[in-house]
Amino acid sequence: MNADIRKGLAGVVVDTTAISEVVPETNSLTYRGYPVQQLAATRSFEEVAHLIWYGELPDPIALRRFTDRERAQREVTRSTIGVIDRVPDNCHPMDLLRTAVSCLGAEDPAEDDNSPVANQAKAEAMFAKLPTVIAHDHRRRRGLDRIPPDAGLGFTENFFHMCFGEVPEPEVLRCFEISMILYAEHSFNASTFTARVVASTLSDIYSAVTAAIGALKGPLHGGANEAVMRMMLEIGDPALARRWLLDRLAAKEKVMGFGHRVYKDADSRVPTMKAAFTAMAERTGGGKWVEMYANLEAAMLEAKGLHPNLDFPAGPAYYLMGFDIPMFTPLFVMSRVTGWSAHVIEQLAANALIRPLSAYSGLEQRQVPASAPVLT
Ligand SMILES: CC(=O)SCCNC(=O)CCNC(=O)[C@H](O)C(C)(C)COP(=O)(O)OP(=O)(O)OC[C@H]1O[C@@H](n2cnc3c(N)ncnc32)[C@H](O)[C@@H]1OP(=O)(O)O
Ligand SMILES: O=C([O-])CC(=O)C(=O)O
Repeated sequence: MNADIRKGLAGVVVDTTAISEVVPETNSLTYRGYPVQQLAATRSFEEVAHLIWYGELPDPIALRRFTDRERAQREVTRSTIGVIDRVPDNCHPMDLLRTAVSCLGAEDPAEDDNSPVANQAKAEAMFAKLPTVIAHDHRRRRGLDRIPPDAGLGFTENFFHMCFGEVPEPEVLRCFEISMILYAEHSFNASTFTARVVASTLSDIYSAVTAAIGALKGPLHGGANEAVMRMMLEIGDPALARRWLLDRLAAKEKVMGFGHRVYKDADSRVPTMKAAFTAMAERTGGGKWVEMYANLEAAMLEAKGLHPNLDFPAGPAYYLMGFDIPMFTPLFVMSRVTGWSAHVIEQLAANALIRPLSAYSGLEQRQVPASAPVLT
């Protein structure tokens, strides 16, 4: 093996980005220069999406235009609904979402137009339509009729309306909105890098997002928010959390929702998400999950010095909001599609085909035998 190899590209800087900065030494994350905690405390998800794509927070006129465009594009075609309805409802919702984004691409006559303006329009369209797809899938799996989007409601309110037929209380809405803001962008994480690799071949933005969805599905990345809630339900009683965790560590198993490739002290987003989850849990009778969270967090810190990542508070928060566990990673997609598409546009603005080298570790070169076996 070549000594220069960095497995998993750990610690390797592969390009520049002006979209976000993760600084583990100061435990900070900024989008276009703004600390994410300040954005989560004061801004809507639509404003943050505008910031990620266009580099600035919108003024009131720009925001109105942006939200008008979002509201006008929420509906998906009958053909996409038809495809969704034909996908088996026992598959993972991320499989369906991947398929739905492929459909959006196949239906777009400008699919192969990679100009920044065209890709920006496609990014806005995906941002508007993915909640409609996810809500439809959520309801069909429960055997319920589809609720079409309501252009009179904001992004978050409309999503709850399409899923549950009602808009929840403000703490719940705010907690959801904070999760969307915190999940939106995180530099060269695995799914974003995947999107950039696809974009670097000059393929289309829908292909890049489809591939990114595949990368996010895995439990070492976005799929961890589902695994966290399954773990908490399996433990059941907060008093058993410490023993359960120590047993898993003794068995050399990974405990989902802990650790991070870049942050080694703590994930900069967790305190904000934990506070929103705790506030919502107090209002919705979810105190048991707050206690479970605290016991697991303390046990992991003591045993391995590992901190929770964003998926740890997001999992139980989505559970308390009433979403089924397999829908948690699609909720992450609803947010991260902003970051992915911004990175596709950035990659294309100064493109270089992403094609690293490998060190060969197979058999020495040899000769093909002179005579092939005769098939009988
Ligand atoms: C939004 C997001 O995508 S955040 C990430 C979500 N993913 C998860 O929560 C999955 C669980 N966590 C993990 O698997 C890891 O922490 C990762 C993959 C996120 C990052 O890890 P890496 O930087 O690749 O480190 P790696 O997996 O090599 O772990 C380093 C050491 O910490 C241990 N470790 C890291 N995370 C965990 C964990 N969650 N549980 C138990 N041990 C862990 C490893 O076993 C390893 O220990 P060792 O040196 O004794 O063998
Ligand atoms: O940055 C990473 O490796 C994973 C992560 O936290 C994210 O994508 O939000």
